[in-house]
Amino acid sequence: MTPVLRVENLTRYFGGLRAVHEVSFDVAPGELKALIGPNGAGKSTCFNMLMGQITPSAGKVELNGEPITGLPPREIWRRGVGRTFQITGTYQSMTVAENVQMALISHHRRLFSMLPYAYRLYREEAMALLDVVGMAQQADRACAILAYGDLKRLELAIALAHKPTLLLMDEPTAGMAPRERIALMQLTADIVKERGISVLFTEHDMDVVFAHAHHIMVLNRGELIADGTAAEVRSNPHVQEVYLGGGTLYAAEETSHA
Ligand SMILES: Nc1ncnc2c1ncn2[C@@H]1O[C@H](COP(=O)(O)OP(=O)(O)OP(=O)(O)O)[C@@H](O)[C@H]1O
Repeated sequence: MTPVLRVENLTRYFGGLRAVHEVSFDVAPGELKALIGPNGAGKSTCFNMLMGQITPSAGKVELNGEPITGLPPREIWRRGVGRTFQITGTYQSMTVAENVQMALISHHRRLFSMLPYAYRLYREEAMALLDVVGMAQQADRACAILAYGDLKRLELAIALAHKPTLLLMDEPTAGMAPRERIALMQLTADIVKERGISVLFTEHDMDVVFAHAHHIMVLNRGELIADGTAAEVRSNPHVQEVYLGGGTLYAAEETSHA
């Protein structure tokens, strides 16, 4: 089966610094895959290359068998790669539903000259997406007054409006309370299962990673040192060595439901 995402020898230098070095991996259809690693390991640089924000120094990226290396972000997005950010990017002055409607307008490539009518467009589709993320009851609330966890769920609905085949989530649970984190990732896992989309996410919270990811990749100093199931990654001596200082991987082992 053709992978949704194939990354081959992806490399990025910043001057003399080797931020990402010959990283290769696949993401399969319907897979929820985590990319973890200590601070400065190269996770964001990797993500930014996949999304077209940073041009690779070398290597290639394929989406559903088609090369996308070096394409601009808008083109990569158009081909079906969605992204959620560490800091949410909603329009604060609009309501929850209007934010999703705007995303749908953009997805359907309606012109912004339609804007006076925008508040009526795609309302039903927006409500269906809000239902998926459990936000339908809050559809007419202003985004400015939403709790942080609700904003993250709205952001997920906005990303889904584009019907991505691959969703890149950059630290989706950053800034959330532990219970909210597990709930958001459970929601993501359910969406992956029901919609068959693939998700690649970076995350510092090992409980979240080990509870939900189908496969886990570990980056260290720009190099991929592991790519496997939770059990394989936990028992990898190189990974244990990297995480020994913080001990986070061991804490996760005790609490994980994987
Ligand atoms: N634009 C840039 N210019 C120079 N160096 C950079 C740039 N972006 C990242 N780096 C360096 O590349 C390395 C990898 O950084 P990156 O942000 O990708 O790591 P990360 O794994 O995402 O870290 P964190 O978990 O702290 O977000 C670091 O040494 C960082 O300082």
